Amino acid sequence: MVEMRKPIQVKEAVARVWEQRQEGNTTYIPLIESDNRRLAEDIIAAHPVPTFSKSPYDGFAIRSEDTVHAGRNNPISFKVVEHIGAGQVPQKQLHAGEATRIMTGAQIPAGADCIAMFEICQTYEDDHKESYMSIKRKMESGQNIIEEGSEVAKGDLLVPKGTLINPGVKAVLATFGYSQVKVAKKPIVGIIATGTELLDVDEDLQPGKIRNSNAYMIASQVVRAGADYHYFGKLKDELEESYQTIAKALDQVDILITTGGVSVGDFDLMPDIYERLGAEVLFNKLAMRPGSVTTAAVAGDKILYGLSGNPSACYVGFELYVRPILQHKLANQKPFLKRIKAKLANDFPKPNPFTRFVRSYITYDDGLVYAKPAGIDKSNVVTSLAHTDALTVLPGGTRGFKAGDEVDVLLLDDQEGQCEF
Ligand SMILES: Nc1nc2c(c(=O)[nH]1)N[C@H]1C(S)=C(S)[C@@H](COP(=O)(O)OP(=O)(O)OC[C@H]3O[C@@H](n4cnc5c(N)ncnc54)[C@H](O)[C@@H]3O)O[C@H]1N2
Ligand code: MOO
Ligand SMILES: [Mg+2]
Repeated sequence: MVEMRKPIQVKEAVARVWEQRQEGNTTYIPLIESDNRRLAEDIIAAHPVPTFSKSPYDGFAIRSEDTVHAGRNNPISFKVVEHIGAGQVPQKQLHAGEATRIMTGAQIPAGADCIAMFEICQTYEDDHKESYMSIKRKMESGQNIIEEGSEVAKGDLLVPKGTLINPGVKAVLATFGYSQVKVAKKPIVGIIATGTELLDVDEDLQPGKIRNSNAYMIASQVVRAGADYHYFGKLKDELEESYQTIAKALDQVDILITTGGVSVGDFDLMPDIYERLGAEVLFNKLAMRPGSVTTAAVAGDKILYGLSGNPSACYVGFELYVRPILQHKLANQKPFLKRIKAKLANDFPKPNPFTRFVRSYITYDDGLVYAKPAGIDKSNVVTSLAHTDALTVLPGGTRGFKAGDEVDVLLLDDQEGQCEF
């Protein structure tokens, strides 16, 4: 008699694997190579920004009090006592009637409290070749000065742990001298495809055979999730060899994903392999489509995922159950897929006994977000995945949906995520 499996709800399944999560490791990498990695520590300002008060303009540093009587018909003259560019430290303190010719980014000289840009100043030399400038406007104290610490105070939290490093984060890291950055170490995900029917991608088609697409798809999902993969190849549906390969692979990776062989078929070997490994099966039947046979098991401190052989089921299984665990290891504080509301772009007439995760893509029209099914909504379908960037969640127990209905959508390309499933 075929084994009867009792389906559990998706939320419960997510919670069961989530309980098995483990902290990831950290490593230091050069700043220049840190794009798309996640910070493994809070970045705290070790100094204020800017560290000295500076000029935002090319112009003259003066004392505002000297301009009190300046006016259209009353230019006030200043003797230019110093000339500094960015990087130079002013040596002269300004006294009444003195100015420093100063360039953008240069430190404000002592005594000065404002900057007059070149555009409002007149310059001239006297008979002794001494430089002067004059101004016909009254200046305010603090006008055109970037004050020390005005951007950031020492001790401020600049970027929290878990943030994905992007160009802006990199600029902050460089500003604070992080030539090496402490990032989450990429977990290594082992990938094994099972199935006697599988051909390599460079092989010609043969009767009854198909090319192995899942291994490449999963590797790409692993990369999209920010982790690394180790591909151990494909296995024929032969118990002894499969067991040996899987047992050895498990030692070399943080998480192991197999695809295929998890259902109740005569050549579905994964249930036997879990038993031989002494692995505890967390679930092997889910109230969802596709991916109802998605399996997760734990052997020692490793999670093994038995994703379905059917491509769409395999794809969805990864995103729902593997990705949050990887995100957690990667220090993402929002490890679950970002869930948004969208309008269904098409009718979806099929009733749903189980929660359905429809491969979809998002479009934006007139300020509204639409979820459009990416193609044929069948577990065995591969081609619709090429257009998928979201999963539309159609809850179980519903009788179909109409275009315009509001639905939940999980975003697959969003790197921020959210705190709960
Ligand atoms: N009697 C029952 N039969 C099936 C059930 C069930 O509950 N009772 N569940 C069905 C569902 S739902 C799914 S999904 C599949 C899951 O099958 P497996 O995970 O055991 O996967 P396989 O049998 O090995 O393969 C299924 C399908 O996928 C193709 N495949 C496998 N590997 C790959 C790969 N690497 N790349 C591309 N395609 C792959 C394979 O050729 C099969 O066509 O079971 C149903 N049956
Ligand atoms: O697991 Mo199957 O994908 O439900 O179709
Ligand atoms: Mg099968």
